[in-house]
Amino acid sequence: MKRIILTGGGSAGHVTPNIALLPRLEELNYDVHYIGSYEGIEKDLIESFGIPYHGISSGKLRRYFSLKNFTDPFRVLRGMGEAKKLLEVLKPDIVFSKGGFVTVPVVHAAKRLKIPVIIHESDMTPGLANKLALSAATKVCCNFPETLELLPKEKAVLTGSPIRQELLSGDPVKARSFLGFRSKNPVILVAGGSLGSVAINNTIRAVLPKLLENYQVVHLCGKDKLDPNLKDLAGYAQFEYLKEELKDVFALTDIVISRAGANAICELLSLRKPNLLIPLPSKASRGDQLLNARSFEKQGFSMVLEEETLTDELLLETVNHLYENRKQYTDNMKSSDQQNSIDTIVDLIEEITN
Ligand SMILES: CC(=O)N[C@H]1[C@@H](OP(=O)(O)OP(=O)(O)OC[C@H]2O[C@@H](n3ccc(=O)[nH]c3=O)[C@H](O)[C@@H]2O)O[C@H](CO)[C@@H](O)[C@@H]1O
Repeated sequence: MKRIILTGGGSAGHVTPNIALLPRLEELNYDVHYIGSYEGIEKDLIESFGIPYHGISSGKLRRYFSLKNFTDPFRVLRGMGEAKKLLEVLKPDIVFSKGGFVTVPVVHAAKRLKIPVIIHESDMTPGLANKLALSAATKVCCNFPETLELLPKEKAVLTGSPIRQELLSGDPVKARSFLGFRSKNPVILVAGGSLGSVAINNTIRAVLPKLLENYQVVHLCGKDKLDPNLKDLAGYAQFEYLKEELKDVFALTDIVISRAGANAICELLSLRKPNLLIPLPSKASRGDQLLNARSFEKQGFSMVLEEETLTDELLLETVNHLYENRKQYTDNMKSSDQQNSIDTIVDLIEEITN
């Protein structure tokens, strides 16, 4: 039996693609283990799958001042020791890394122990963790054709992003009863990225009375971002994060308002959900969501509004326009040649471990 270690964490975008690979890896009888941080979102998301989870110490890349920036180097050093020890004991045939800071010590320890490593980059330009991991990687998978040029030729493979297949088989009737939605009004799903977005939450809540005149709204608002004043509002349901219920909610959803995280938008494309993207501004990130959003807009899959120029009126107008023209967007998405990423990646894993 071949053993694989999956790693990735920090935000759900670095974990859900690993989850998407699980059914196929289990079909092929892989013994799957996971390495993540002691308390990151990955621990919570992975534990319900019954896979052995191994925690290591991890730092975090902060774009703001924090005292933790001074203690993090020690945590990273400890993480390196822990990762090496784990790999020596587990002796995996391969490591698959979805990125995020916690993966850096894991892939470097693997290289030292001559264990092959595949890393996957979801965004158009490689994130810092993956840049640091590049030299240790046997192969680097990417999601956008544009990324190929930024990677070493002999390592780069265009695979797309693995999408959890169960998302495609939700039940709208279950969602309606779970959400307590009674009217026949169309449903808008609002998702501010896996950690939520204060800017999107505030904007949506400001226009909520107007939105609820014509729509019902499911709001994924992120940890600690529920608004208790809106708890009993008819036609509005808010959640910090949805796990297994997400597929049913997607099945009931007519249109989506979302951040432009790479996995989120690839899921919307697979599900053919007309969507309005409000990308994370470049001042708060390295600007990849803007690139993601503009690429999807150009292909006719998405409408895009930028956070800096967003007003209540513009949001309402755009939502109505999107809903009225939803068929056009769905048709455009049907003609996309999004590939079967799970098979491509698992074939690569098989090729390297055989
Ligand atoms: C703030 C930030 O740095 N964002 C980055 C982060 O986003 P983030 O972690 O938000 O990642 P994505 O938007 O790519 O993916 C979010 C994932 O969480 C899932 N989900 C979300 C909410 C929920 O309630 N339930 C649920 O299952 C989505 O279905 C999706 O699979 O990683 C992405 C992939 O590298 C980047 O493109 C984003 O720029």
